Order: sequence, then structure tokens, then C-alpha cells
Amino acid sequence: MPILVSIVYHSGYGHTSVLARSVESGVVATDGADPHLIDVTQMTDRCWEILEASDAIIFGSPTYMGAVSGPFKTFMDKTSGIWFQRGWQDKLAAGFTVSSSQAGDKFATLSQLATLAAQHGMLWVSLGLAPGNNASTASINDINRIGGSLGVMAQANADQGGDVAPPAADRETARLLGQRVAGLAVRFAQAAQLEAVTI
Ligand SMILES: Cc1cc2nc3c(=O)[nH]c(=O)nc-3n(C[C@H](O)[C@H](O)[C@H](O)COP(=O)(O)O)c2cc1C
Repeated sequence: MPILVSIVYHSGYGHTSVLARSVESGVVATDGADPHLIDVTQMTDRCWEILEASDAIIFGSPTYMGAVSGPFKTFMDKTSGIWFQRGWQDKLAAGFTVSSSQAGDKFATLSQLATLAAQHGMLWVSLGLAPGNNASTASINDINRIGGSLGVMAQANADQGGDVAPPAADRETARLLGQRVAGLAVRFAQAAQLEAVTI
């Protein structure tokens, strides 16, 4: 059975959905893992079933007013029934966000996503990349150019659409997060299988 990695996101103007597809491409590149993209504004019973069956869930929201967007918060609140049942306990989790300013209070958004995961008893996977663009020899084209560690921090110019923003460096950062989470999810499942056989 392939490992299922869901990417659940909201995007008002297309920037977060570009990142969601980059995360998806990182999952696709991982042997044994299948991605599932879920838009929080299109939730169906099937979407909730897929989330329940997922080994890992990667959360993505734009930063609106220094927080997750309203539609993403609505999704968060809808997960309270799952929280009661401990339905997402021990699944892997990770997150990504984008804002128009370089900082833009994105840390607050990633903190909200990590807290959501912790409330559900999930295991938060950090970005796992050294910060880029922080030396005289560095550039804005570096991977992890914003220097996040909790998750992907991307930046999209306010006057550009999803065809060009966020730029390639941020898309690659998001792709690497998808690959990291999927790789860990596969290893986690293999370890559980081995443990079951040994017992
Ligand atoms: C209601 C609203 C609030 C926003 N608040 C912030 C903010 O706090 N910090 C920031 O840097 N950008 C802010 N922005 C800009 C968005 O974060 C940015 O345009 C982002 O790329 C949008 O992603 P999306 O296209 O997936 O919706 C805000 C945009 C909107 C519409």
C-alpha cells in the first residue's frame, strides 16, 4: 500500500496553491508515496476520509493579518470532532505559508499550524533546511531564502500572480518539504511494519 500524504490548503489569490503543487511534486518524487491535494473550500465527505487514511498531512495557508486565513481557520475548527476521537494521533504533519512582505508575520501562521498538529497529537516535521540568503555571497535565489525552520516561509510580490510568484527558490523549498515529509512517512511505516513482524 502506498503511503498517503495529503496537502490541505487554502489560497485566496493563487500563491498558496502554487506552493501546494510544489509540495505535491516533492511527494510524487518519493518512492512509495502518493499525494492528495485538498482545497479547504471544497471539503467533501471523501476529503475527510482521505485525511483519516493519510499517513501525513501537510497544512498550507496564506498569511492574512498575521495569522492563517479565515477559510483555513474554519477548516481548523471543523477538525475538532476528529480531535475528540484522537483521529489524527501520531500522523506526521508539516506546514507552509506565504505572504507579500518578507517577514509579514509568517512565523505566527506556522506556529498556528504546528499548534493545530500538536493538539491532534501529530508529529511535526520541521523544514530541515539551513537558512539561505544570509551571507554576502548568498542570494535571493537561495533555497529557504526567508530562513524558516518550522516550515516553508514563502514570499509573493503583491502585484504578481501565481504564474511568477512566489519565485522558483520558494517553490523548490516547498518541493523539498514535500519530499522530506513523504520520505519520513515511508520510513515511519516501514519501521512500524518491521516492528509488527518482529513482535
Ligand atoms: C486579508 C489579507 C490579509 C493579508 N495580511 C498579510 C500580512 O499580515 N502580512 C503580509 O505580509 N501579507 C499579507 N497579505 C498578503 C498575502 O499574504 C499574500 O498576497 C499571499 O501571497 C496571498 O496568498 P494566496 O494567493 O494564496 O491567498 C494579506 C492579504 C490579504 C488578502
